[in-house]
Amino acid sequence: MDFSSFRLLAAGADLAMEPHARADADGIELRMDFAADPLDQLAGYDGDLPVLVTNRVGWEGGEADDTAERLDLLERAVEFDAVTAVDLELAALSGEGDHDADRVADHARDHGASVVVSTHDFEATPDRDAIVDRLERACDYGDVGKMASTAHSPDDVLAMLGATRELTAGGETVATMCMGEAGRHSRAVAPLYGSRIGYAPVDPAAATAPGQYDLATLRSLVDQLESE
Ligand SMILES: O=C1C[C@@](O)(C(=O)O)C[C@@H](O)[C@@H]1O
Repeated sequence: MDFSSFRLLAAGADLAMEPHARADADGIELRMDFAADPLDQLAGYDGDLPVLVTNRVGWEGGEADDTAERLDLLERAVEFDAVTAVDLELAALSGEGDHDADRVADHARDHGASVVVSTHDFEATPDRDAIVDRLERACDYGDVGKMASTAHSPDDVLAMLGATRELTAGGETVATMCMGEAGRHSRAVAPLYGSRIGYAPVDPAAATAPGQYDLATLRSLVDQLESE
């Protein structure tokens, strides 16, 4: 998946969303940890949109157990032609988890898939320098460093936007957003500061994180802001 410019992903657990996402999305994030039968879905997928697969582990806010099987599932997933990117947690790549995710990153690259290295803070937003440090580490492990934090004030969003701009100006490829109501607008604004990936559900009731806009709304907001 090409992240040289902003990509809006329809996020969810069912690839059947694809026809409903085609008009507004550049790709799909399949949250395998939410899906009942992710590999069967991928085997039967004949959609137009490329797929990024995520199998989010429990200690990073997802539903998957921290097992070798979680990573095995991701390895199988990147073998499908439609899968052109994989999400791996920075913590799992830097030895903080019970299982080393390096093998998945290597397998993804062997199959031509990009590696998005993600880190989340579901409680707060660190200061700008701490965000920069964390995203730089994430960028060292993959093609895109991604951070989603929880904002409680405009200052939190400013810290994330400032870090996004600083890293992008320095040549890094990052994706950033602030979760929660105070961070909601960052999802439309961060692309103007260099963020390369946005996530939104087709159905507003099926959000995969706090503060997401639905896909059509986020597409419209980003397009309007970028055209000004
Ligand atoms: O890591 C991310 C970002 C996200 O948490 C968000 O805030 O939009 C949504 C998740 O599905 C995705 O894997």
